Amino acid sequence: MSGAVQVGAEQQAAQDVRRLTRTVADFPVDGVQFADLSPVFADGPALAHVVAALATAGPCDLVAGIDARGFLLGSGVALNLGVGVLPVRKAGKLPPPVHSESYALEYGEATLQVPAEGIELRGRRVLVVDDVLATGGTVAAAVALLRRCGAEVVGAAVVLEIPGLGGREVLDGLPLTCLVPA
Ligand SMILES: O=P(O)(O)OC[C@H]1O[C@H](OP(=O)(O)OP(=O)(O)O)[C@H](O)[C@@H]1O
Ligand SMILES: Nc1ncnc2[nH]cnc12
Repeated sequence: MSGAVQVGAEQQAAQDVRRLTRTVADFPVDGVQFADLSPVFADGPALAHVVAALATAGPCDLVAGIDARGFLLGSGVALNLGVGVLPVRKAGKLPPPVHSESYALEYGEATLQVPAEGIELRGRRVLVVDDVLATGGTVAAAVALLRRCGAEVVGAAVVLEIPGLGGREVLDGLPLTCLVPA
C-alpha cells in the first residue's frame, strides 16, 4: 500500500474543471458571467477525467450531444459507453426533414433540431450531454425534442452548473449528473 489517497473519476474531474475553467464577466452580453471550458477541453488528462465522469450517467443506447460544445463531450462519452452519438443541432444545419424545438437560454433564443429520418429514436434510451447548465433552457429543449421523437431520455450529464439561474428546476426531476454543481 502506497498510502496515496485514491481520487475517483468524478472528484478528479471536478478538481480539473475548477482549476482550468476561465470565468469572463459581461460576455457575450452585459451581466453574464461566462464560464469558458476551453482550457478543460484542451487538457488531455482533464478531458479524459471529465468524459469518464460524465459516462457514469449511463447506461444508455445513444448519447445526444448538444451543438456545439456538447459535441466535444458527447462523442467521448459515447465511445466510453460503447454507443453512438446523436448531434442535436442548431437550426439550419441539418437537411430536411427535421424535428425542431425552440427555446430561450441565458443570453438569447435558439432552435434545436434532429433528423426526422434515418435514425430510429423511438424506444431508445438516450443520455443528453452538454458542457454548461445555466437556465436549463437548452437541455430542457433537447429533452422535449427527443421525447417528441419517441426516445426515453434517461438523464442529462453536464460539466458545470451556473449558480442562481434555476437550471436544474426546469429539468423537472430528470436524473442530472453535474460534475461541478452550483
Ligand atoms: O442552460 P442554458 O441557459 O440554456 O445555457 C446553456 C447552453 O448555453 C451554451 O450554448 P450556446 O447556445 O451558447 O452554444 P455553443 O455551444 O454553440 O457555444 C452551453 O453550451 C449550453 O448549451
Ligand atoms: N454563463 C454561461 N457560461 C457559459 N456558457 C453558458 N451558456 C449559458 N450561460 C452560460
